[in-house]
Amino acid sequence: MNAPAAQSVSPAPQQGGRPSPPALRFDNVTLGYDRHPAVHHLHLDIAPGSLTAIVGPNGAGKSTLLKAAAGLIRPLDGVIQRGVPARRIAYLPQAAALDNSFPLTVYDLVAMGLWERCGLFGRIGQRHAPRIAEALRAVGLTGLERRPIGALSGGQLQRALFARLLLQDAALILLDEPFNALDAATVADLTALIHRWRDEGRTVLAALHDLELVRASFPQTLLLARELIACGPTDVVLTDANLARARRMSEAPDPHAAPCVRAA
Ligand SMILES: Nc1ncnc2c1ncn2[C@@H]1O[C@H](COP(=O)(O)OP(=O)(O)OP(=O)(O)O)[C@@H](O)[C@H]1O
Repeated sequence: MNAPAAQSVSPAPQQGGRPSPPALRFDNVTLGYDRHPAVHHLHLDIAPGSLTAIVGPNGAGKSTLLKAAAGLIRPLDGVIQRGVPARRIAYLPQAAALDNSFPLTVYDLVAMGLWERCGLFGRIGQRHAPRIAEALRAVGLTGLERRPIGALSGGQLQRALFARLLLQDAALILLDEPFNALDAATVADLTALIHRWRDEGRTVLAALHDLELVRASFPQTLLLARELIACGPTDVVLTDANLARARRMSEAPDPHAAPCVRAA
């Protein structure tokens, strides 16, 4: 039997008459932990320059997919192809996964976005100060440069992390629930930054729970429930039928929950 064709979240843009290669390709990819699959048999292309929401019930595999895209976990089966080098991929984990007790100021945290370009042992000095100041201004944190990150509110910390992303100059940006527990003003400001990245031709994938926000601000959607339910234009994907199917899939016992033999 032939493998199913990869589904695309948006048509591939043309490059001199030829379609450009996907920013990410999942070729029959199964992901999981300790050989127990969490997401099965993904066939998926993410077009360069696309802005895609990943939605699905709790435990659907959204974070797992993002971690795999970032190269933090390896597929149990199948192949992930990345159209951009690892150094141009930025990954922002869920806020709960971040340790903000580290003794770091807002300025230092944001300046870390320049490490890739300066090299780990390169000096981030006065000549970089205007760019760091500009990133802080863009997220509305001017004046908080010297504050320890442990003394920031959740929304301020997320703004600082977005400022760090601004300096990273990533071609592929992976955001895991970036708006969790943030107020409407912060969500609106950070959504505007995400749109700016899209306008600059960067590829953005974000795991989100707020379907209203997804409908308003994310042109493409990938609906997961331990497997791919649908992907494509948001209004085509987020139908009552697809959402009901995703709920059923997440409530049903997982027939594939045994160790993945093929991955052994
Ligand atoms: N480190 C881990 N070790 C073992 N199992 C894990 C690990 N992380 C996630 N899982 C399991 O993988 C499955 C998918 O989890 P994942 O966190 O990717 O889902 P999610 O869609 O991001 O969920 P949520 O919306 O609750 O954040 C779940 O069954 C989860 O329990």
